[in-house]
Amino acid sequence: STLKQVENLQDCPADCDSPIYCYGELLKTIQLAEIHEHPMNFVDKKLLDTEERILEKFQKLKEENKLDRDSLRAFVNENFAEDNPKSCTLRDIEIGLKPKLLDRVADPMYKQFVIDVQNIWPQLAVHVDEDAKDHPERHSAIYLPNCFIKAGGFFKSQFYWDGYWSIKGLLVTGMTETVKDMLMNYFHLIDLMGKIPNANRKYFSQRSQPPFLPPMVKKYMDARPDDVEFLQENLFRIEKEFVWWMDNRAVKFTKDDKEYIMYQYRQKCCNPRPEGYVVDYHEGQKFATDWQRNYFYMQTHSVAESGLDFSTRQRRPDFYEKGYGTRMNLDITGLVPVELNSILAMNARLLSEWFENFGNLEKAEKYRQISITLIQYIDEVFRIDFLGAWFDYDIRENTHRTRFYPTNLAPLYMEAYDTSKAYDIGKSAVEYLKKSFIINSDGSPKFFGVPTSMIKAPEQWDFSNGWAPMQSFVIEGLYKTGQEEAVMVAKELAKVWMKTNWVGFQREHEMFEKYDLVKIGEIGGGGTYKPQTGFGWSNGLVMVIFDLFGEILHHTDYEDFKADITGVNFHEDVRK
Ligand SMILES: OC[C@H]1O[C@H](O[C@H]2O[C@H](CO)[C@@H](O)[C@H](O)[C@H]2O)[C@H](O)[C@@H](O)[C@@H]1O
Repeated sequence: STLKQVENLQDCPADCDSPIYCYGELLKTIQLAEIHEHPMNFVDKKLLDTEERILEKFQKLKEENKLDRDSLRAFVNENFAEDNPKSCTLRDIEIGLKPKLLDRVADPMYKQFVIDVQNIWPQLAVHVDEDAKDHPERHSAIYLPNCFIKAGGFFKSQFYWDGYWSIKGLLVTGMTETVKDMLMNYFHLIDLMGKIPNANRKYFSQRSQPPFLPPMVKKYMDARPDDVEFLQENLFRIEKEFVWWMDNRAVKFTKDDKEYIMYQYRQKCCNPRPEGYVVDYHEGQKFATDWQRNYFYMQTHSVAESGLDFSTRQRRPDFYEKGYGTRMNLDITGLVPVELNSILAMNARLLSEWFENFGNLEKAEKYRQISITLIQYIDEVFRIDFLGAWFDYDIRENTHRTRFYPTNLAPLYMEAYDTSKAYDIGKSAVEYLKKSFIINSDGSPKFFGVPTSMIKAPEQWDFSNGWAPMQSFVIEGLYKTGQEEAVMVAKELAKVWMKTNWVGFQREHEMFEKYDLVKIGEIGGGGTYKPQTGFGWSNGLVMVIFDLFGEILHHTDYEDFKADITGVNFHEDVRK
């Protein structure tokens, strides 16, 4: 079966072919010496000498037995340097705010917030150093031809799925040139690598992220319907990326005697993640056999591809009933995730529409069928009607994973269901949020947004963190159904999310990558790195929410609101 092929870890490529950035003795020694605050700080550096000479010098260091931290630090300082991208002037930043948006935002304090967030974009606008174009062998950054919005904080690259929410936000204020630049960068990566990697870094060569390219292009085309040539010229690239997912991430399984082919996050790799080396290595050492260790490495890579690194969502079901386990129980390749299949169904639908517009009826029909089939499978495999949501399918245990994650409502956002039933589906989604303790019986929120899970685990994609993409799935997804109560809940969730973003910004003058949803205006925590500020997708979603609901949002909303966890049914770890 496909699962067996996945688990065959004989043919297990490194993250890239660089013996400095992706595998080998030097990488291992430097990373395990922990001379950097985070392993990403090392693999983001550039080389000051040729790869060959650096490897020779390292060999000498080894022979002289100079592998102590001070000698290694000196070695790094002599041979590597920071490789910060250059700041860049966005071509359309001067167009300023579309007055339309400011008019729509009723509250004066929030009008100022829109301006403040708009003013952050130039600080996040960067360009890869030209030297990476002339001497790619000396950089881990993959050269991109245009300016882009970096993810934020110490994430200095153009990330794949982060870019989607930045782009949505940029388009709200009419920054179509910046968006076009970013799209061209993604196209450049497709030409170079046949797919879009996690971000433009060599160590991400074998890994992607949730594939939001087609909806990014769709948003751009909605804003620039006159630029048909752009779509026409690049449609084959969008298709190529889609085919990459079909060819490389398919998984075959059986449910109720029917065979399915659906898609999962998966990167085969038998090394620690270069940018997450320390955690991966030490946890990997706890396994008894090479196979188990390699399997664990495959899981950490695959989880990073899902963008939700890390969460209890990806842990093995033998701990499922008993508790949430540890990172050692990761088993993302044993599940078929709801949101990925929904994204792909949406992407196939967009491809079909575009091919039809350009008169390629054969391909239009092909992608229409792919989309229809996937939507049918999403219903048959993931949907549990009486629970009102869709659930990841565990192909090892042949069962659903029924805990709460916002991705359980992702098909609403991607419209990956029979939209003629939008009314009932919207209604059942609201009931699901009530039963899951996300909202109260009157539809008001319990927290400052939708928590990433209801498990108080020490991971960053768990309770009590809230992330922009997850808010977007739920808020925009409910709103799209048009069902009255779903729309009302979407608005209330938008109010609390905006409020906590605003309070945090008033205090810190920063936007956060994630928020702690039980404490107003607080940054989230947990996981494997220090919480970052900046931050592309949070900025983007603020703009999107103002665009949707600007008239009804006020900085005084939920003034005395306190997240109330009394009576909340957390999925506790009973092993503790
Ligand atoms: O180094 C740890 C991980 O960092 C990234 O993941 C997190 O930040 C990304 C940028 O904002 C975001 O796209 C992702 O969803 C976050 O979990 C990186 O993408 C991972 O590959 C890496 O392991």
